Amino acid sequence: MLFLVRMDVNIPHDLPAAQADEIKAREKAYAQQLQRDGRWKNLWRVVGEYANYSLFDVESNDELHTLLSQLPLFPFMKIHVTPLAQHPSAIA
Ligand SMILES: O=C(O)C[C@H]1C=CC(=O)O1
Repeated sequence: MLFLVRMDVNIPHDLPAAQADEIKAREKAYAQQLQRDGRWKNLWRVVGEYANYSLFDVESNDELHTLLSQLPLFPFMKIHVTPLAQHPSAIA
């Protein structure tokens, strides 16, 4: 099942920089692990924003929820999920 996910990150200004850096490092490692195993298929930065659009390929809504809620930045994100279906005019 394919899902388009937008993540907007908002780290509080009063979070110590070292703590923010540690969370971002764990986030990067987790994101790259999921990209390597094929579930996080694409990851794009939104120009000019601390946000991304991502394409996930997972087995279920529950799997996606588990995966997203384990993101180290999850407490600091607004996440919007769009489930995708086949378009009848698509050739690929
Ligand atoms: O930077 C972001 O968009 C947030 C998050 C998503 C992947 C990652 O490494 O950090």
